[in-house]
This record gives sequence, C-alpha cells and structure tokens, in this order.
Amino acid sequence: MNDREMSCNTGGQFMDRGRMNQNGVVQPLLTDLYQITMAYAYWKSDKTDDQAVFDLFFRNNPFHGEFTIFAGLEECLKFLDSFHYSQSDIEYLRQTLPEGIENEFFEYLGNLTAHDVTLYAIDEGTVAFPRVPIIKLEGPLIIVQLLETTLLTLVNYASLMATNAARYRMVAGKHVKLLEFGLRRAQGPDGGLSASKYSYTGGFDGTSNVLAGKLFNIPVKGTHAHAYITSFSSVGELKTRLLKHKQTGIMEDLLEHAIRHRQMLSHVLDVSTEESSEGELAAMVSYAIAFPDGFMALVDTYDVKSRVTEQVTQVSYVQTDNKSRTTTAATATTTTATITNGLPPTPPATPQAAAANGQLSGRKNSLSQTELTNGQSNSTEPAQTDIVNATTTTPTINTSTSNGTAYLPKYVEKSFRSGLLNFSAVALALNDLGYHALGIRIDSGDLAYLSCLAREAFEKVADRFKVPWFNKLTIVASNDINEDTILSLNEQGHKIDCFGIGTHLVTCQRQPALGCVYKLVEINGQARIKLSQDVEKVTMPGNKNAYRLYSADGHALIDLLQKDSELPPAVGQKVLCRHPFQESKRAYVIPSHVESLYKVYWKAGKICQQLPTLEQVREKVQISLKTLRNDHKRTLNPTPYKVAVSDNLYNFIHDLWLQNAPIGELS
Ligand SMILES: Nc1ncnc2c1ncn2[C@@H]1O[C@H](COP(=O)(O)OP(=O)(O)OP(=O)(O)O)[C@@H](O)[C@H]1O
Ligand SMILES: O=P(O)(O)OC[C@H]1O[C@H](OP(=O)(O)OP(=O)(O)O)[C@H](O)[C@@H]1O
Ligand SMILES: O=C(O)c1cccnc1
Ligand SMILES: [Mg+2]
Repeated sequence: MNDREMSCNTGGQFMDRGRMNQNGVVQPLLTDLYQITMAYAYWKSDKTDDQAVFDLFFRNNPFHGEFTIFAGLEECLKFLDSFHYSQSDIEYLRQTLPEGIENEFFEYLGNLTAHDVTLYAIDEGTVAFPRVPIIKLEGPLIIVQLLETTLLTLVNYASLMATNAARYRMVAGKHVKLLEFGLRRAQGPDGGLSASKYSYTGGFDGTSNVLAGKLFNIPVKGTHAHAYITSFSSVGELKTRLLKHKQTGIMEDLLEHAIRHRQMLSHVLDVSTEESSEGELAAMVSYAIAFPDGFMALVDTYDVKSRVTEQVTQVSYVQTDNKSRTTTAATATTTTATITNGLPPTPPATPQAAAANGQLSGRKNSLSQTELTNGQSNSTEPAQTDIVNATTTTPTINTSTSNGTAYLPKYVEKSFRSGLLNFSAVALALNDLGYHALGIRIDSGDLAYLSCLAREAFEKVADRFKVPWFNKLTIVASNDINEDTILSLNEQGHKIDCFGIGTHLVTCQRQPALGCVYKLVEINGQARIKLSQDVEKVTMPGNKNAYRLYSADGHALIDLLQKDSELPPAVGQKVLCRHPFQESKRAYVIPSHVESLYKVYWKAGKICQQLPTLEQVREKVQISLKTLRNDHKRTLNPTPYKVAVSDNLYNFIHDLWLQNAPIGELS
C-alpha cells in the first residue's frame, strides 16, 4: 500500500510523500472520466509521443472586478510531483473503463509520471487578467491532457477565494482585522480548508478553522457562540467563582467583583441590573475564569429579531424628534405597523444619527430569551429583560411618521446593553484581579450603530473607572457580512475593529466559480485555434510568452502576449500593442519596466523554483495589487486593464482563424 492509500484508508487528509504534503484527495483519479478515455484513444492512435502545449486561463474577472489573484500553484506542483497511478487505481480503472481496453495500456498508465512535463506559470499571489495564461504546460499529449481537470480544480477555487478575500481586504482597509469564520458554511470539508488557506493568502488575518491552522500555519482565532451564554440561566449554576489574582496569586471571588461593578455600571450605562440577564452574567464570569487573559464575549444574545408574522409584546419606545434631535420616552400600547428584517432605508452613522432618523426601528427588535433558547420566533412569553408589561399583539411598529417623528424601540438598545453591562462588569472584575479583557463580538442588529454604542459605553467606563485600556477593547462584528456591507458600514462610520466573515466569503456567493479553462494551443509545433461564435471564446493559438509593461510611476500598464519566438519587449522601446480581436484598437507603449511573467516551475521531474511560503504569497498579493492603478481596483465600474497581443501574434491569430474557419455557401 502506498502513502496515498494509507492516508486515505486511515481517513488522513494529508499525506506525507517524503517531500511534500498534499491533501490526500488530490490524486490522479480526481479527474473526469473523459480524460482517461481520451488517454486510451490517444494511446491507441499512437499519439503517445505527440508534444502538446496547453494554456490554463480564465476569460472574465470575478465579482464584477477587473483583476484576479492567481492562487493554487503550489498545490499544482505537488500534484505533478506525486502524479502516478497506484495499483489499486489501475485495478479500479480496469473494472470501470469499457471492456476491451488492452492490458498494455494499463501497464503504460502504471508507469506514467509527470517527469516529461514542463510547467511555466505566473508567480502565485500575482494579479492576473483574462486570457493571459496563468499556467502553460508543455509535454507528451497524454499526460498533459490527463492533468487538465485536477489542475483546474486546484486553481479555480483557490484563485476565486484569494481574489474574494483580497477584495474584502481592500474595502476593509489595512487596519481592520479580518477573520474567516466560514467552515460550517463552506462547500464541504475540503472547500472549507481551501477557503481558510486562500482567504489568508488574499489578506485575511486568521481563521477559526483549527485544522487549517495546523496544516497551513495560519493564525487561529475565535470568540464563543451564543450557546455558551444560553447554557447558563443563573449565577447559582456557577460551579466556581474563584480566580487567582494575576499578581498576588490569591484566589478571589470574580462573581462578587462583577456584581459590585455591575451595580455601579448600571448608572453609567443607563441600564438597570434587573434589565440585564443573570444567565448572561454567569456565562461571562465562567468564561472569564477559563480565559482571564483572553476574555472576549458575545454581547447580543438576549436580542431577537422580529418578523412580520411574529407576535410581539408591548414595548417601550424612545420617541425621537428629527428636528430638535431630542428624545423622549413614550409607550406604545397597540402596535400595527410592519416590522421587517431589511436594512434601514439610510443606514445610521452613529447612535445619534440613528436616533435622529429613527432608522434603528424595525431592524433588531426585541429580546426574548424564550425565543433564543427554543428557536421559536412566535413566543408569547415576555422577554426576560426588556419588555415590560408584556401583552401579545400583532406586530406593527412605525419606524417613522409623516411629521418626521420617529420611534426608536428602546428595548433594542436595552437588550444589547444587557450584554454591554455584563461584559463591562466582568471586565472590571478581571481588572481588579490584574487581567485585561480583550473585547466583544456583536453578531446581529445594526452593526454600525451598535459598534458606536459599544465604543461610547467603553469610553464612559474608561473615564469613570479610570481604566484607560477600556478604550482599546476590540469590537468584533459578524453576521452575514459581505463586501457591500463593509462598504456601507464604512460610509456610516462604524467602530468595528475586526470582522468575522463566513458564508459570503467562503461560498463566494456573488460569483461561485472563476471559470478557468485549459486549452490545447499547439501540437507537434503546429498552433491550434479553437473557434467560437463568441469571439471571447476563441483561443489564442500557439506557444506564447507573456509580459507586463509598466509605466514610469511603477503602475502596470498592459499585459502583452507574444509568440514565443519573438524577442521580449525592451525598456524604453516603442512596442505596438494590439487588441486581440478588434483591428482598430491598438496603442504604442514605451515601457519603463518589462516583467516577463512566466517562470519555469517544473521541468524534468523537479520543481525548479524556490517555492514561497504562504506568508510570502500573502505579501506578494498586496505588493502585486499595489502595482495596479486604483481605477482598476475600485468596486464600482472599475476600468478594465488592457490585455494585448503583439502585431506578430495578431496577424498569426487572424491568419490561422481564416485558415480554420470554413467558408460557408449560400444557396
Ligand atoms: N449598519 C448596517 N449597514 C448595512 N448592513 C448592515 C448593518 N448592520 C447589519 N447589517 C447587515 O444586515 C444584515 C442583517 O440581516 P438580518 O436582519 O437577517 O440579521 P439580524 O436579524 O440582525 O441577525 P440574526 O443573524 O440574529 O438573525 C446582515 O447581513 C448584516 O451584516
Ligand atoms: O454570518 P457568517 O458570515 O456566515 O459568519 C459566521 C456565522 O457563524 C455563526 O453563526 P451561527 O452558525 O451560530 O448561526 P447564526 O446564523 O444563527 O448566527 C456566527 O455567529 C456568525 O454569524
Ligand atoms: O469564533 C467565532 O466567533 C466564530 C467561529 C465560527 C463561526 N462564527 C463565529
Ligand atoms: Mg449569524
């Protein structure tokens, strides 16, 4: 049994082939059946020694953007390095392929390796553009063909993911931390692992995925789930309240400290202790005892959202006057407006702004512990902390009125502030014992508004309790965040230090596939072209080289494809760059710097370059993105980056096109 089989049989994800580790699922049978049937037909037709050139490229940038980050190269090289069919693979193929396949073919397959293949590629982590091959393979037709599907699966998602992550990084800015939380929502275990790896490549700071941390040496980070909070309902459940003072080593009652602080904080934060959850306090105390130096708490547990169909209880509001920007308490007795889960029409910038335009109403509506714990959304029980004088009614809360007066449901703030009060109390208790808490996570509601509210609360506590480090507490936000959410939050003015992002990031919801293809461009020295009604799908024939031409200010100007027989463009010399298909589109470029995009990465059975670490690839992404002008990178209507062909290649393509396009006959 070989290494791979052992790894698979023992359920091990990664194998150690002595030289390089690779996910055990990446193996020659991880391909489409037609690659193997074609291999047999090539073999039967005596095409074993034909020399082929294939290009691996994509036709369009993802996410309505104008750039793509190339990723996955290292995995491709590991695949070439380990490429061979095991005895059990051959056995399986014997049973699976149609009857009549000659025995010698299986012997041939059994001895096949990627030794005679040469692989050229752009550096991993570099920005890449449509139609410029990111990988080019030369070698015996059969083997190069057999590599197609596996190489595509290794590059497509990796590049899509790295690009997605890089886009999140761009909109978040370099000072905000980005954590990948997507494993639970990813396309299966392997999708989850790749997402963690390539989101790190693209610029994320860490992942919650522990195996990814171990395998790829990525920082692993995390907070805790709502379940931890809801698993406690009173302080009586605390099995221990004692924590060692960090400096004196004396055991002290953390709960006692927390309760004392909670009393004082309730005035500062304007939330009564009765209104905050005791279970939440107990949970936070116990978590702090477990992690006194890393206390980070989820503060939005006792907060629920309302839906049109939900029954809600009578609630208290703060009535807000848009003109005077003053707030007065009011009580709604019957409610008849619609509560939606959608976003406010114009998002609030700050708590004040939110209050001023009443936008918080109807976003996150109330708090009901029952709903949270049993998952029902039509609870008729009063919420544990916020809703007073509960009576069930049909939900109808007006978010604004015609005279410009808006209602801000007071309980929205209150429910959130239960978490803030309890967190602050526990953090101050920890402070008494010589520890500094890390911060909070907000996982629902209006993230801009609530982050501002939290920051304001922390500033007050820092000031009143003389704990300046409270100003530095980290605010993590999560909940269905995507690129547009971050852009919108930026506009609103949030106080978030870190985004935890799962679903939209790992599933690449906005565009779930990159669409890389693998096309034969030359066979035995003869260029091949694939024609299509759709000009975009016409392949660039022949063995080509690719260059990136730079302007004097260091920005990438254009990518130029040439026939491999042509001399490279030279610095300071005028080069004619032509649109590959539109005759009138051409330009002279005098490059200040010329970058030859391809390096030989694999030749004669060996990796020929020092492979960068994941960390280095991650740095490369940022360096490479800097060479792109901002107008290519903006999210709305970015300027397309130009990809051109040399005059020579242009004429070659069009001659070949004419030769290959059949002349129709009109009758
Ligand atoms: N200020 C904001 N501006 C723009 N988008 C926001 C803002 N605050 C939150 N969001 C986004 O709005 C969406 C809120 O969705 P939804 O109403 O379903 O969640 P929720 O009710 O707040 O939370 P839960 O996950 O507990 O149901 C999320 O995608 C979130 O990222
Ligand atoms: O929202 P995402 O970007 O996917 O980030 C990951 C989510 O995973 C967790 O939610 P959980 O699975 O507990 O479920 P939830 O949707 O009810 O919050 C966490 O609280 C985040 O909300
Ligand atoms: O650590 C977290 O906070 C986390 C991890 C996975 C998903 N959601 C949140
Ligand atoms: Mg969520």
